[in-house]
Amino acid sequence: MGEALRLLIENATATEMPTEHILRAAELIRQAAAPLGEHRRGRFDTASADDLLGGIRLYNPVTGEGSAFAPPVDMHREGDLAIGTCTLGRAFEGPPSFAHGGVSAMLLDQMLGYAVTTAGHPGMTVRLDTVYRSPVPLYTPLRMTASITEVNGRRVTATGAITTTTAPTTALVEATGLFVALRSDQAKRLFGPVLDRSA
Ligand SMILES: CCCCCCCCCCCC(=O)SCCNC(=O)CCNC(=O)[C@H](O)C(C)(C)COP(=O)(O)OP(=O)(O)OC[C@H]1O[C@@H](n2cnc3c(N)ncnc32)[C@H](O)[C@@H]1OP(=O)(O)O
Repeated sequence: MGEALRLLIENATATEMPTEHILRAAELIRQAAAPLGEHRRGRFDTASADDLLGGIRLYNPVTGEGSAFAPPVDMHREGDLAIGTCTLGRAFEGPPSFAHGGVSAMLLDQMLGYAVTTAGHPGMTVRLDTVYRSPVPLYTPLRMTASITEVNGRRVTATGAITTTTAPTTALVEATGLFVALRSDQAKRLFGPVLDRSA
């Protein structure tokens, strides 16, 4: 379903069809959406397809295969380096034919988060500094990298970059992120209801 939804968003964003076709499509989309909404999970319920502790989040807005608007980014580790790949479609456009800057920050937040989490230092982003060196092109295979640069108690710093796959040494956007490991009282305060319900 995620793939179908992403095709829908891409075509709906890029379409130049006449108004009557768009109105007809809107009606069909409403008809398709209605039965899905008959049984929904609440705010604190994790998706039945998810495995929180195993890191599986089907609807994550960056990596989720089931997400309507995740590119989705495919992530893996090679030694100390986290690597991600994706191609951004029309829905991610900011400046004409290039990605929105907030999208680049979102991709890098997730990349850095993946790098620290898979290195055994899970935490939440408390700071993300982005440097935009060149616009990120749409419809172009992208490569992202991230790695930890410092572990200081509960604070972990990571850096990363977005490049194209054809020019992997030319950073288009760079980011440095600070992640903080939650104390148990913080984890309970923020995620208690979710953990209780998924236990
Ligand atoms: C396979 C699966 C992959 C899975 C991959 C998953 C990737 C997920 C990536 C997405 C990540 C996100 O987007 S997370 C969502 C965005 N982030 C958030 O919503 C976080 C919002 N912030 C907070 O809720 C809070 O800041 C907390 C709970 C995180 C921390 O509480 P706090 O009161 O601020 O900090 P506290 O625990 O006292 O402090 C811890 C230490 O960090 C320092 N510190 C805290 N904030 C900052 C800051 N902005 N800049 C500098 N330093 C800071 C403190 O000074 C302290 O230093 P010292 O005294 O120890 O020296």
